[in-house]
Amino acid sequence: MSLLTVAGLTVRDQAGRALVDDVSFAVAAGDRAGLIGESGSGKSLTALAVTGLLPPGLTATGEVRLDGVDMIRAPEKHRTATRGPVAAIVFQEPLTALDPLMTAGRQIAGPLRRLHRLRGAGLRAAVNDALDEVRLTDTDRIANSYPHQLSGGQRQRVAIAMALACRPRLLIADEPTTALDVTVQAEILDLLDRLVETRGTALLFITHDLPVAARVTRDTHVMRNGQIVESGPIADVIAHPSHPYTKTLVESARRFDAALERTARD
Ligand SMILES: Nc1ncnc2c1ncn2[C@@H]1O[C@H](COP(=O)(O)OP(=O)(O)OP(=O)(O)O)[C@@H](O)[C@H]1O
Repeated sequence: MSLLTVAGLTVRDQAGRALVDDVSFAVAAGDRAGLIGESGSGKSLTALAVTGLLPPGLTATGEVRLDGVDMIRAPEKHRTATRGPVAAIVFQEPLTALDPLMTAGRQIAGPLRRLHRLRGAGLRAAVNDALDEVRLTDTDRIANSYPHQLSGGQRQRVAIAMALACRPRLLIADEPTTALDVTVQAEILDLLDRLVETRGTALLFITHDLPVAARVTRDTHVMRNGQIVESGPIADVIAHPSHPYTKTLVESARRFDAALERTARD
């Protein structure tokens, strides 16, 4: 059984409009899958439905099984008990996940206290380890800083440290580098890549950017207007895109590459 199975997932708004429409995919333990699509294609709502965190007013039907638990129909208590230890989310804007009134150290300590029941010196050591792992070396200063005192890249590293501190089996990364400048983007992608690889954490990576998906995922699902229009190993999808939308994604990535090469030659 896969760690995550999504079958016929449909998310509707109050008017009954399908925002996510009959979506099916699976992520096995240690696997890396991507959801690629333009803005508004339903990627984020799919991620929220997977973790049972849809905003009020939206309803999900179909099947979402996370570590065997029915994330649509199980009581909230069961869904919460599954979400914490099994799946964690990193969002595009780290400030979404971080509390502006709490230091970075206290925020990372939160899930470690709740889920691993750590206290005192053990908790402090675990927070330092978590910061070290995301390559935030000035750990004391960072731990005592409020989110607004950190750079965008540092904030995203803190959000990743918080998400990974309790060793979830699945990390959902929703456009985790889109809000960062290009050099920081590359560092954060490398960091995510290394962390999920060394720990065997499964990854569901959400992006509108095909080259970024190619860098960190193995299987990909292309979304358009709430539906998955094409799925397969990312290398195959890039080499032989079958849906017209995927073809435009691949062509625009190639045009961008060619333009870069021309500029480098000139
Ligand atoms: N709370 C909500 N209530 C009603 N409609 C919503 C809500 N959240 C999202 N939508 C709509 O659902 C559709 C899918 O949104 P979603 O956020 O999943 O897209 P996305 O692919 O993640 O795009 P982006 O990359 O811009 O976040 C969009 O048309 C959006 O306007």
